[in-house]
Amino acid sequence: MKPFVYFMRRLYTYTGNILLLNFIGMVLISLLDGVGIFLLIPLISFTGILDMSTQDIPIISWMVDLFQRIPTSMSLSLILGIYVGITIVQGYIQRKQVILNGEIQQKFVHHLREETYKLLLQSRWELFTTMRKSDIIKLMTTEIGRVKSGTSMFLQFLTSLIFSSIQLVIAFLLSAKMTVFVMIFGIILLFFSRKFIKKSYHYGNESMKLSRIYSAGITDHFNGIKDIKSNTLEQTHVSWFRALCDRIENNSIEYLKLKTKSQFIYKIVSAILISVFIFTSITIFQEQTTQLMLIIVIFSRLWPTFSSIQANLEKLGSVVPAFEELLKVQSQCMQAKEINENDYKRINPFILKEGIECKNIYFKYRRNNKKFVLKDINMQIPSNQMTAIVGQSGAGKSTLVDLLMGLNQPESGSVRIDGKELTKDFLLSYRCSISYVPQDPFLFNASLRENLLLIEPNASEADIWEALEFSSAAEFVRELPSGLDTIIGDRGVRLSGGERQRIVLARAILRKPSILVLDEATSALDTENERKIKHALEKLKGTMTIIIIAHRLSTIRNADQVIVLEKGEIIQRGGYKQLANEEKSLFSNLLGEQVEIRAN
Ligand SMILES: Nc1ncnc2c1ncn2[C@@H]1O[C@H](COP(=O)(O)OP(=O)(O)OP(=O)(O)O)[C@@H](O)[C@H]1O
Repeated sequence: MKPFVYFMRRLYTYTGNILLLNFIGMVLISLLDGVGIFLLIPLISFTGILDMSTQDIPIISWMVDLFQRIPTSMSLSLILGIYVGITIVQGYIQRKQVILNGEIQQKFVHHLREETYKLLLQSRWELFTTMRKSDIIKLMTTEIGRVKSGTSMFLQFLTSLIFSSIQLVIAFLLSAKMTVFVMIFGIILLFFSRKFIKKSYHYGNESMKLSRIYSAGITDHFNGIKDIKSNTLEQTHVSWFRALCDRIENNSIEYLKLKTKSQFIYKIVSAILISVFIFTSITIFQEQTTQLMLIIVIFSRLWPTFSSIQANLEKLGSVVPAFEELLKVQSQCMQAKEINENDYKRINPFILKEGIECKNIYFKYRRNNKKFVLKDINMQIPSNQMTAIVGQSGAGKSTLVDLLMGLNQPESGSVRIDGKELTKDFLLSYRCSISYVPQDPFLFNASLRENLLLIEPNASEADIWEALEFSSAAEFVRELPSGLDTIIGDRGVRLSGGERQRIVLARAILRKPSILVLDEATSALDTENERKIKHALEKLKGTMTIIIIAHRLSTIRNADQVIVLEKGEIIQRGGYKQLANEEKSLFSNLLGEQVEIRAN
């Protein structure tokens, strides 16, 4: 129940008085319903079908007295008029309350979606290296959907609770003994339904886990569909999929069995209870006919509500895991928060003046890991110069660049920007001054123009073409059927690897950054295009700080400084030519290997 109470508190904080108004509406509807029942007695008296003595019934005796003072013809019309009036008012309030309920739910879910999305985006990069993307997608779609229906169920549950309480008070006024008797049965039944609620929670939890595996699997498989098809892995995947679908099917059927079992037991117990109730009313308590009839009317309306409370509790049990999951992710995001809402208002244009410095940096991905990925990193990246980072695969190049961009935080040591330690205070301003081109360039399924403007919405047509010329992409863009308005597919699938790299490079330049970071950004280019990019980078030198990771050492021939990493440590540094001349060093080895490969 804890997550529900938490969310209901949040619901109140967010909706405030609307929620109170909603509850008042619920109470009014239930009261009017009760008044309608009270009116039945004078009505039945008037029909003369039953000879009813109403002196002993509180409120009703007063009502009947009142009507008896008015001429019969008028009082009948008055009762019927009041009855119709009450029904109209009740119907009107009910409609308003249903709309209000819907608005509360929609607003709350909108708020939850936006809040979770923002929390995710404002979290440190580290969080995304531990969470699966498919889990995030699932949380933002299915689980939030379940939280929405859980909120609706909870509101329904409260409505039933208020309705039942008011009807119980009415029943209590009519016959205290009988009401206590029935309530004891009701409480016993709710006590036993605890077992069902617990089991529903278990099936809900299982269903969440299974559907998480399902979405993660589907995402992975269709991301890797080319591998699956080219390596004829279809059958293996179909078997995996079938086994998972079996588990999903079994879990759903078990849950259905549980639901129908509890409903079945509830029905039997209700039938026995009603029979015992009528029997005892007549033989033991000897209630009067009028009271007995009225109580039967009330309980015949009350039991379905009782039953819906019980069914709602079970359904709530099955959505609790979704609430828990949302809470868990939200609290993980809070812990990993690196940006606050107000930070966006304080972004000051930042131009790197002196340079970036790494001081005694140690870094590892998991706190409990013994092995450091980066060790004792001390280096200077002077502004407006080109610094290249090289080393074998897994040496820690990308990790170092992530630290330089403030995506990762060092375990000890510091990154200093123009002499000032990189802290949250100016992290956003600093990042706004960076353009980053990753190993695996990301493009949205939109037009080329939209992809380019994403980073610099105010760029003119001339700016766009200038950036495309720079990255040697202008020629192929001109030849596309719709030019800049060509839609490029999921992650830019309709472009070749080299074309994608050139577009992402153009996008990075469009922003006119103070710092340009290229992580293997030219790996998919042919020699001719690589030469053009090398030439363009040469022209950029002196206008911005360039940090470049390149396996292909020919790309960094013009670098002012080369940093060589091995197993997380800097083992060499200096100018390209200087390092190339250092015999038996890692750099000259790497260079030698590449020359050999080219010669072969
Ligand atoms: N998210 C992560 N979680 C745990 N370990 C990681 C993570 N990312 C990288 N590593 C590890 O850190 C080490 C350095 O990885 P990094 O990607 O920085 O190397 P790299 O030099 O850029 O390699 P490559 O040239 O192949 O891209 C590797 O041993 C890698 O397994």
